[in-house]
Amino acid sequence: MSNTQPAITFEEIRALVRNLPGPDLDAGTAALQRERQLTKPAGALGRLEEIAQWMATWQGQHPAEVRRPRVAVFAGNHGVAARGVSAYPAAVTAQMVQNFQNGGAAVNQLCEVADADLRVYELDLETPTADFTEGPAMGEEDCCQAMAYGMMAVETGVQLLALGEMGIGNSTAAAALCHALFGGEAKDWTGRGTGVDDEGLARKVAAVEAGLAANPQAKDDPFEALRCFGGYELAAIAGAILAARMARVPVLLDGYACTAAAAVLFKADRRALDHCMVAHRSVEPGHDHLLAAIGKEPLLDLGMRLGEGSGAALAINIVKSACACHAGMATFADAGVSTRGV
Ligand SMILES: Cc1cc2ncn([C@H]3O[C@H](COP(=O)(O)O)[C@@H](O)[C@H]3O)c2cc1C
Ligand SMILES: O=C(O)c1cccnc1
Repeated sequence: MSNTQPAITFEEIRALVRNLPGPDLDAGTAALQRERQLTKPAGALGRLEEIAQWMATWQGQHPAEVRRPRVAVFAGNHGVAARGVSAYPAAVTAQMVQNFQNGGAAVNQLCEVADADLRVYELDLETPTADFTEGPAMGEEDCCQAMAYGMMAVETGVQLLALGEMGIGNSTAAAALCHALFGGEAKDWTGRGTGVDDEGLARKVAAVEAGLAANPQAKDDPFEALRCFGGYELAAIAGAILAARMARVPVLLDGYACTAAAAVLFKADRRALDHCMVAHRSVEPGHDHLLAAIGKEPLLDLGMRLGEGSGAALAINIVKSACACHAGMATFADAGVSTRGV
């Protein structure tokens, strides 16, 4: 991606993962205690209650605040796209970035509704990664540079970070990444992405199989898997998730490609995604397997398969609603409502 000295190395990233800040149990307990006093039958707000507690636990403050949510969309191009694995040409990545900048994409509208600050980060779109069916997609320096770039999305004041990606061919990269991280068969992780036909799907499965054969070492180490298969935008997402953890910013993950990038950190340490929720279940079939592998239940299931952070942006509304109920509702004592009889 560039010839300059990387801002971070794999060794430093591994050290960060070994020393992740844990949950703020005091803030979480304060949320639990307040939740019990709010004017509703116990548990009646379902997962909204869990979300309010999770937000306090990972922001390290009670009550949690969501006045300044950010949606960060990372864009990168993939060498493997030349193998006919997407229904759309690679030029669409840059064209969609332009569309994001002009306010014309789905994610723009969803950010508007959620009152979220949308930032789009382009990662050298002129220079795709190498075709991973022939060897590693990235060198270690480029992978680290992309992770460091992703870390920049976590700026002071951001209270919730929703992550997304744009990169034609990246559902194939995500499939190879998941296959390396979690095993199984290439076909379990490979879906139609932007809508390839049966022949396109067969080309995708073949590319994933060839990728695993060309990069056998990827199975042994999650960061090596990221370097071998991930695009720059997927590496940036992994970096953003790590930086968010350090800065006590809870994270919403989008669909398949975004969750696949996050799964690299999960494989490095099972607690690494405790500050993340998966916003929605993508139609892409590999997402279901991935959610099972990382033990996460998505917030929404709306038949979406877009990417570009759309599901994550949409779920900001849910998190805001959960926090508004938690902070704003009256307690039984304040409102003079009788507590449970039997
Ligand atoms: C117009 C358009 C807008 C998009 N927004 C997100 N994606 C999504 O599609 C891509 C992944 O699918 P595949 O692996 O099949 O290329 C990613 O860029 C993803 O974010 C889009 C795709 C298109 C065509
Ligand atoms: O789930 C996703 O993120 C996804 C699915 C299809 C195409 N692009 C993204």
